[in-house]
This record gives sequence, C-alpha cells and structure tokens, in this order.
Amino acid sequence: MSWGAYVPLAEEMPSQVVVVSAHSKTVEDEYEVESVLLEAMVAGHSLSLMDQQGGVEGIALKLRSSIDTGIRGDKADLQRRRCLFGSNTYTEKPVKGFWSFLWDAMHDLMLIILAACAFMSLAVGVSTEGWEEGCYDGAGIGFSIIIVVFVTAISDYQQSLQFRALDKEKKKIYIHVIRESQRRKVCINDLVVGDVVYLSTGDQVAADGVFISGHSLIIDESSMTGESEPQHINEQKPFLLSGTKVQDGFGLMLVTGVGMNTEWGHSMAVLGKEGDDETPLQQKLSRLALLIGNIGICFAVLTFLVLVGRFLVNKKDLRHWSGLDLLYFVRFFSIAVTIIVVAVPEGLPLAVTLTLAYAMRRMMVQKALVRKLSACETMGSATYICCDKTGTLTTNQMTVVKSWIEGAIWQSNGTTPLVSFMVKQLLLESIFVNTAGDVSEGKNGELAFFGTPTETALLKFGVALGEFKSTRPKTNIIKLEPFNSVKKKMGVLVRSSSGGNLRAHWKGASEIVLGCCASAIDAAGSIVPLDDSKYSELMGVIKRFSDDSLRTLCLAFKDLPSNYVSEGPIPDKALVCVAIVGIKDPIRPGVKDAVQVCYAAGIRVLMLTGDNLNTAASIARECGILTDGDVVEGPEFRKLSSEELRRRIPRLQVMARSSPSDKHRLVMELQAMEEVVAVTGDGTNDAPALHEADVGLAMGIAGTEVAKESADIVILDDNFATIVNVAKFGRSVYINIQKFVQFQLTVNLAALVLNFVAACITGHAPLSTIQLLWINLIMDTLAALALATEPPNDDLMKLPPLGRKGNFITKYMWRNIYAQVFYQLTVLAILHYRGKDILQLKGPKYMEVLDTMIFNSFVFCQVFNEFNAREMKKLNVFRHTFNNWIFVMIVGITITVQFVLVQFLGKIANTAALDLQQWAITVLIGFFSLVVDMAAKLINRIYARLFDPKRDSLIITSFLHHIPTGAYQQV
Ligand SMILES: Nc1ncnc2c1ncn2[C@@H]1O[C@H](COP(=O)(O)OP(=O)(O)OP(=O)(O)O)[C@@H](O)[C@H]1O
Ligand SMILES: [Ca+2]
Repeated sequence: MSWGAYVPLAEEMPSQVVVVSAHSKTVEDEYEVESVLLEAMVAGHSLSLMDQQGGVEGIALKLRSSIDTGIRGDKADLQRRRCLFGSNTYTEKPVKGFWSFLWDAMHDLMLIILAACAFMSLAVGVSTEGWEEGCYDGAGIGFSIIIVVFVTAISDYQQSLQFRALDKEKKKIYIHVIRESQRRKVCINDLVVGDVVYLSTGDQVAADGVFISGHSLIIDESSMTGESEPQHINEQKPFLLSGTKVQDGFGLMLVTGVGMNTEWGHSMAVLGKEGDDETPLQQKLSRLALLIGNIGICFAVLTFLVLVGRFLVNKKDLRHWSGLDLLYFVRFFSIAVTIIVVAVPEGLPLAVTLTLAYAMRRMMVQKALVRKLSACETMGSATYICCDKTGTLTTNQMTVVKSWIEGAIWQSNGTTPLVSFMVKQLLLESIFVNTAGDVSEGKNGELAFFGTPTETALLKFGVALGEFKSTRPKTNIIKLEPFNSVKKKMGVLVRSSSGGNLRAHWKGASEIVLGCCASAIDAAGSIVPLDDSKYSELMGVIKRFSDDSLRTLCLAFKDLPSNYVSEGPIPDKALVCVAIVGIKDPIRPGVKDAVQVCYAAGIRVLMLTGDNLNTAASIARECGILTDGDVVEGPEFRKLSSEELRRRIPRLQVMARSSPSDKHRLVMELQAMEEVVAVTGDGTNDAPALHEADVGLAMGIAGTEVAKESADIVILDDNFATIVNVAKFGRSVYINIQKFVQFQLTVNLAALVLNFVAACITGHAPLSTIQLLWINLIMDTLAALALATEPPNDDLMKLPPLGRKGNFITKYMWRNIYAQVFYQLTVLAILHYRGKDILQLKGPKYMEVLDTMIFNSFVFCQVFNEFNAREMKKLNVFRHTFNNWIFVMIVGITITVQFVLVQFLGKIANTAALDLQQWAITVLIGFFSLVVDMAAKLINRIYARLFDPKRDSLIITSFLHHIPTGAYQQV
C-alpha cells in the first residue's frame, strides 16, 4: 500500500497523517494496513477480511512484524507504532481535584443550617450591639465551619490520592512477547500493535488480536461478551478480545488493536470505573451513626424547647421584644443545631476509611496489595488460613535434584545422569517437546527459561542432558493436552520431522502417570513389563523422593502403530515409564515462625496442595503445620459426606492431591461451620476457592492474572509471613475502630447530657456553639486520626480471633464508657452548681470564668480519655504511645489550640482567661479520668475473678441490640 492510501482517512484520523508524513516513506517504515480495518475485522469476527489481508502471516507482514520473530521493538519502532495505532492504555476518568472535595464538604446539611445561624447571629448581633461587640458569635461559628469544611475536604482528598496510587499498582501486569526473535517480559501497557504475545492459562488477554498458533486454547469471554460458555480459539475462530481471560491451554497471538481502539477500550470509555463499595464494617457503623444521630436530634429538640420555655417563663413582659431577645433565640437555635452536629458521629465512617487506608498503605510497604478494602478487616477475624504449598510455603524455585533413570538413582551433585543414547533421546524429546515452557537463547548465548517453576526445573534438567535448540525442531507436535490441576498430567502426540510413526509423551504426578504404565525401561536400557515387583520398586522410589519433601514427576511415552489415526484424545494407556524425577522446592525462611504466630493467635493453618501425600506431609511437618493432626488425600476427601467431613475437619491439617473443586468444597464446609476462612492460591485452579473464601489472597509473583483478579489481597512477595502480617493489620483495624467508637461515644454522651441537663435546670447551656464545634472536631476528625492510625503491635497476635461472632461494642467498652461519662458528668455538675462556692469565684465575670472552667475541664477529660481509649483492658494506657507520633501530635495540637482559645480568643470562643490555679484545677480534673479508668478496670477484674472466671471472655452488649453488631455475619 502506498502513501496515498492514508489520504481518505485524513479526516477521521488526522494524527496518523501528520505522523506518517513526518517520516520518510521507505517501505521499511510503513504499515500497510490501517487500524480501523483491523478493528472492524476483530470486532466483526470477519474471517473474510482476514483472508483479504493474507491471514495472520499476511497481517503480521503488513504490520512489519513476523509471527516467528516478532517486531523489531527498538525505541523508534515502538514509538512509531504508538503514534500510529495508539498505546495500550485507557483514558481514565478525570480525577477529582481538591476543589471538588471542598465543594462536596460544603454540602453538609447541618453545616448549611449552622452557616445560616452564623449569618443570623451576625446580623442580629451587629444590629443590636454594633460591629465591635456583636460580630463575634457569628464570626466564630463561621470560622469553625470553615475549619470543619477544610479538614473534611483535605482528608477526603488525601484518601482519593492514595486509592489512585493503589489503582496504578493494581494495573501493573506483565506478559511475555517475542521481540527481535527473543522472548521478553513487558508490562501490558507497553504492548504495541504487531507484537506477538504468549498466552497461557490464567493470563489476561491484554489487547485485541488474532490467533497465531497454540493448543487447546480456551478463552473465557464472559467479562466482555457476557458469553458464559468458554470459547475454543483456533485457526477457524482466531479472534481474541482484550479483557478476556485464558481459561486453559496456551498459544501465541498477534496484536492488532490496543488501548482505546479495542472493544474493551470502548466499553471502558462508556462505563468508567466502579468504586469501592462500603465494607461490612462501614455499613454496620453507618447504622450505628444513624442511631446516635437520631438520639442527638431528640436531645437537640428537647434542649431547644427547654431553653425557649425557660426564657419565656423568665421574660416578664411578653409584649415587648427587643433585638437582644431575638439574639437569644438565635443562640438557642444554634446550640440545638450544634448538638446535632456533635451527636452525628460523622467521624465514624471517616475513622474506618482512615484506618483501612492507613492499614492499606502500611500493608503495601509490607508487600500486600489490598484490592478490596473490606478484606483488611475480615482478615482480622480469620479463624482458618487454607494455604497452598507451592510458592507460599516454599520458594517456588524448583530444581530437579534426584532422578530415577534406567534402574539407577541419580543425585544432583554436579554429575549428570549417564544414560544410553536411546533413553537420552527419549528424555530430551519428552522434556523439550512435552512442555508449556520454553528455552530462549540470549544474544551472548546465555539461556533463559520460561514457564512454570516445575516446567523450568525440568527444562534445566533437560539442558544438562542435551541441547534444546537441536531437539525441538526435530519433532512436529500433532496434538497437545496442556497440564491442568484436575488431571495433573500433560501429554503430546508427536511425529519426528523425518517421518515415522506417531509417539505419545506423558508427564505428570508420579503415581498417576505410573498408574498408566505397563512397562518401564530397566538398567539394561530395554523395555520390561511393569509387574508387581517392578511396580512396587518404582513406588518405593517415589516414596523415597517424596519423603525428602521432593515433588515427584513421572515421564512416560508410547510408540503408536503405523496405522494409528490421530483422532480423539492422546492415548494414555499401557505407557512405558522412562524416568521419575524428584524436584526440590525449598521452604521459605521464616515460614515456621509465621505458622507458630498463627497458632498462638488461634488461627488454624491448613495446607491444601496438589502434590503427593508424602511430599505434602513431609513439607507440612517441616513448616510446623502438620503436628499430630490428620492428612487426607483428594480422592478420599471426595468420598466423605458432609457430616463425616465436619467431624474430621477439626483434626485435619493437610490435604494432598487436591483438585480445585476439593479446595472449593473444603472452604464451603468450613464456612458452614461458622469459620472465617482465608485462602491463598496462585493458580487459575485456585480461583474458585479464592472467590468463595472470606478473604482470598493471591500470590503476586507466581500468581496468574485470574487468581489475582479473584483475590481480595495480592501478596506481592508470595510469602506466608506476609499473610500473617495481613492478619495482624486486620486485627488492628478492627481494634482501632473500637477504640475510636469507645472514645466518641463517651464524648457524645457526656456533651449531650451535660448540655441538656444544664439547660433544663438553669436555662443556659454551659458549652456554647463554638465550644461544642471545637469538641466535635476533637472527638471526630482529630480522634479518628489519632486512634485510627495506632500501629499494630505483636500482642494482637496473642488474642483469639474474633470469628463470626463477637459484638462490635464489647462489654469492656461499655464499662469504660459508663465509668467516664459518670465521672465527667458528676464533676461538671458539681462545678456547675457548687463551683462558685467551692472555687470562691467573685466579681462580675464569675459566671464566664466558671463556664470556661467547665469547658476546659471537659476538654482535658477528653484529652486524657484519649489515652484511656488506647487500651481497653490493660491498665497501662501509655504503652507504645511514642510509636504513634500522629497520636502524640494530635494531643499536642489539641492542648495548644485549647490554650489559645481560652487565653486569647475569649471573645470568639465565649471564654474568659483563666489564671494559673484555675488551669491547674481543670487539668487535674481531666487527669483524674486516668484514675477513674484504672479503677474501673481493676474493679472489673476483681469482680470477674470473684464471681465468674469464665465471664471474662464472654461478651455482653445490651443497649444496641437491634444493631447487628456481630462482627462479620454478612461478609
Ligand atoms: N507442568 C506440569 N506438567 C506435568 N505435571 C505437573 C506439572 N506441574 C505440576 N505437575 C504435577 O502436578 C502436581 C501438582 O499439581 P497442582 O497444579 O494441582 O498443584 P500446585 O498448584 O502446583 O500445588 P499447590 O496446590 O501446592 O500450589 C505436582 O505434584 C506434579 O506432579
Ligand atoms: Ca460529630
């Protein structure tokens, strides 16, 4: 195609024309097909269009690529492809800026009402008392509103920034391509049109394209077309859509469309992105917030009515109204509104998001990527961790260390097995051809291995025996059955390039493949029947290998008669056993300790693996998972009824030779037993179990895209110890929110009752609007920050898990709340009624001084109570305080602002400056909260010891019965 062909497109795609004309028009640099055409071809599944372009090879050529060697892939080449065909990225939803968060924050109904109050009070104040004196009330409220709005907006904005960063992390997906004849790993965003991409089970199809070659390639298109039936992809049905997933098999694909030019891109543009839903804990807390808010409204209305009533009663002449009277009304009203603002615990959801986001960020540093927010909290209550062996407990770095070939056992200590020529040829063919892996030679001759760790271990073993490059082309693959975890074996049907009969090769789980064998190659290199003694000899070899924790594989073959027609499945009966190999996969350092931590934390660890019973048991023993419990094998497990199974589960520690459905079933049974189950997995085969689990944890390195997508958390370093860390963080999330709720309920109750009772009795609220707003800030936003960011400590892992039961507000929390509220109200009431005499206040301003002292005492009670909130049961509330600098900082800020408010901003805050003695008294009153807290805890301990030793661990809640406080019933 010549340059002219681009002209008709000029209007539609001006950028293409510009770019093309800017470059030289040598054939080398031109692509002879347009992206619209390719797009139409793939979208319309048009085979005729494809034929017109000369099939896959033709299209590859026109795209200056080759189905064998890929694109050139240098910088300039990639650049040009991106210019012409676009890059593999999607236009994202425009990000929300700070101002829109500010705008959102201003839309709070209560704040708007308050702003109206501020305005009225300003107007009335100024008109009755003049600018000098009358503006403070209104201005103060206005100022507080501005602060609340800004604090809310800033914290929301920061959250969104964080989630965006995490989103980016989620999108880092790598795949393999051929460029310049070499296999390379690239990020999916770097794919360009013309790339030749490897697809294997569990991969995501990252761009639109056409099938080049492959075996049993099955694609799950449900996410794209809604077609739930998996699609077989082959030469007759060659079109692959971006956004779909490889369910089985493997293949090569030529990329024809990327980014916004794909079907996926179009639908992305329409749909945008769905946000994170509220987590179950958030939902529960929202309900709690609503309840508290309603109680607050009742109190507010009552307080307002009482204040107005008393005012009217006291007013002597009801016929004459002055501006000052109006000002009183505005004041009463704004106090009522403020009580609502105080009562509505808007900090509750904020605290949850803050805690979760904080945990998320910290977990990211510790190599756990949280995909679903609720997973953090759920993980905290996990009672079971079902973990797979390969890659989680072990390093996934596999090497063949032992082998049985021709009747002899070889150990890898530098020597390669010495085998007869025929057996060597058979082995090489079996290893290099019957594989989903690949060996590629770099520029300087060094070899790179691709495929699953099991495959690469075998390939390396093969390379030690003979050359890959010369073996592979000698055979033609007629048919291939890829490995999957159900069959646990893979096979090929081959014919040597020089003609001859067909031959089948099989490899897979040793006792399964050996079970298909009828003969074996003996020490003399000849094929002998596999009689009972030979069979038990080989089973003995397998046992010996697996007792050493080795993963064992059996390699077998079968020569087919010349009249064999290759129809139906590859024959797998009466095979000849060629070799048994033992693959070592060392245990990760630290796993044993991590397992111990789990046990100490009351979390049970179950190992579910596809490996052989002996191997599994041996590794489980090494990790400390298998102690005195049971081991079960998949086939036996499948026969158990639900009742039998549930009877056996408490003793179960290892399940070997399990299939994906076994794993799935076990998870369901555990959940039916009211357990909270976390499952780890890496393969596509684990996806069902990962999905079913309360928390699914996928492995970031070894895990396939499908596994990661079914998971709630991705463990970036594939390490079991990280999973235990996640559990620890989960627990801290839960406990931090409990601390916050305890603190907030205390302030809420105390402030509401104080204002209400005082209003009833004296007709005047001791805490003014601005003071209440300040207290609200302390207990909502600031406390959320201070308590939600408490870092987890190791003690968390010494407690039993929460499980599904457990009330959110425990009896300990109620006890602490009641004790504090009782203390605060008593002291403040005494101050209110008897304060003048006790403190010997004199002078015209004594009322203001007294109110300020009440205000100050109240705030210092909260400051010290914030320390109390850090420990629910322990006496020492100062432990680890300095581990949490945010907490320290917030306490510091609170005290400083309080000081400034009282001493210098009297006009705005309705306070009078206090002298040193008065300060000392109020701080001391606050300090006494610590003593009260300690006393409450001690009394509780003594009580528990004396009357009911078991009750200590029970949890009773009375008041909030209709709120489903059970921690995770709906997860
Ligand atoms: N590529 C392969 N070809 C043939 N057989 C294999 C291959 N990979 C693994 N096997 C066999 O299948 C068995 C394990 O299969 P499976 O995939 O079910 O477990 P896994 O997922 O690797 O293990 P785990 O569940 O511990 O992560 C191994 O014991 C091995 O014998
Ligand atoms: Ca509030």
